[in-house]
Amino acid sequence: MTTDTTTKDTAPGAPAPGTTILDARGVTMRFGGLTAVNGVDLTVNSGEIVGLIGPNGAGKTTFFNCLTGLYIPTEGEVRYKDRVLPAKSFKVTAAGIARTFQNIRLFANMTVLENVLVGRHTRTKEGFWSAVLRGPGFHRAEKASRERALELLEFVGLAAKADHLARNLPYGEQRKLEIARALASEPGLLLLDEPTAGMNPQETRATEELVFAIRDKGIAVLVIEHDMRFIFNLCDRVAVLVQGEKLVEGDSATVQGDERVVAAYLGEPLADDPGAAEAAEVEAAEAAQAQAAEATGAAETAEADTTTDTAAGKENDR
Ligand SMILES: Nc1ncnc2c1ncn2[C@@H]1O[C@H](COP(=O)(O)OP(=O)(O)OP(=O)(O)O)[C@@H](O)[C@H]1O
Repeated sequence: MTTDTTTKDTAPGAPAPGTTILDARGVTMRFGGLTAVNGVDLTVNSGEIVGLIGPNGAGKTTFFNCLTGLYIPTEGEVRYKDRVLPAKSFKVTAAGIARTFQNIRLFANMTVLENVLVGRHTRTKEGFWSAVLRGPGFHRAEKASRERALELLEFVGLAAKADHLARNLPYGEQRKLEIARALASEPGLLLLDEPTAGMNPQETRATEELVFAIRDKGIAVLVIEHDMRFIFNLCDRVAVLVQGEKLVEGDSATVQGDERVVAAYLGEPLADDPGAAEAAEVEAAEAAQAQAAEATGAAETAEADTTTDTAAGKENDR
């Protein structure tokens, strides 16, 4: 990973570290009667790695989809570098946000290099006629794209496999290729949806290093992951979603030490959970039932004991 991955953000005029680049406010996404994301605020600053964690179905991917133009939030607003994001995913990519997907979405029958070249199309200025006429401008642009794609493959450690078909790569390398393709659009913010899913510990460790290297190139990262060790090693800040709402946000130590987060992951009832009152009622009813059953059981046992004693007594009497 030695190749320079100069991006827009490393160029002069890039936001100073610590400047807010992503500002999501009150993002709500409803599907019919289901509120998958409810009034979530989240910022990502330049130079940061931010984690988004939460149990299955908490709304993490839906939130990502709201940030990348795949969904138009029912309520709320998302700004990137002070501009409201357009509601089309290719325009969001052009604005500077790139992403990978939980389920790898590569072009399986294209080569590794071709997959990265596809990711560069939002940065290629050559238009339709240039492509049809294949003039010198087109060839220059094509050469530059190819060089940049090879740089990115070098950066993620896949240069030697540039001519392999994507479908022939092992799983961990397919995930790296997805990252290279996302980087090809020269983003200022990279969203990673479960980048280590299905990886062994060694591959996970390598991915951690890769994400640090991406951040060091001036690209902010927002990452969803279920591997807590990965998240807490990596992130400057972590936000926890539970049932579509942001429960806690803070540095790794704060989040790890928060008993509501522990409870959310251990499946214990949450103190401020909207369903906690109902859960407490059910628990109380169950406890009362158990008490009643115990009392009945005790009475029956006592009766049985008396009967036995009596019988035994009778026996003794004999
Ligand atoms: N397109 C959709 N239509 C209807 N419901 C949806 C849609 N997408 C997501 N949901 C629902 O929204 C809720 C949140 O799902 P989401 O995939 O965002 O959760 P998640 O936190 O990413 O979960 P996981 O960790 O399992 O990937 C779930 O109840 C899910 O079934």
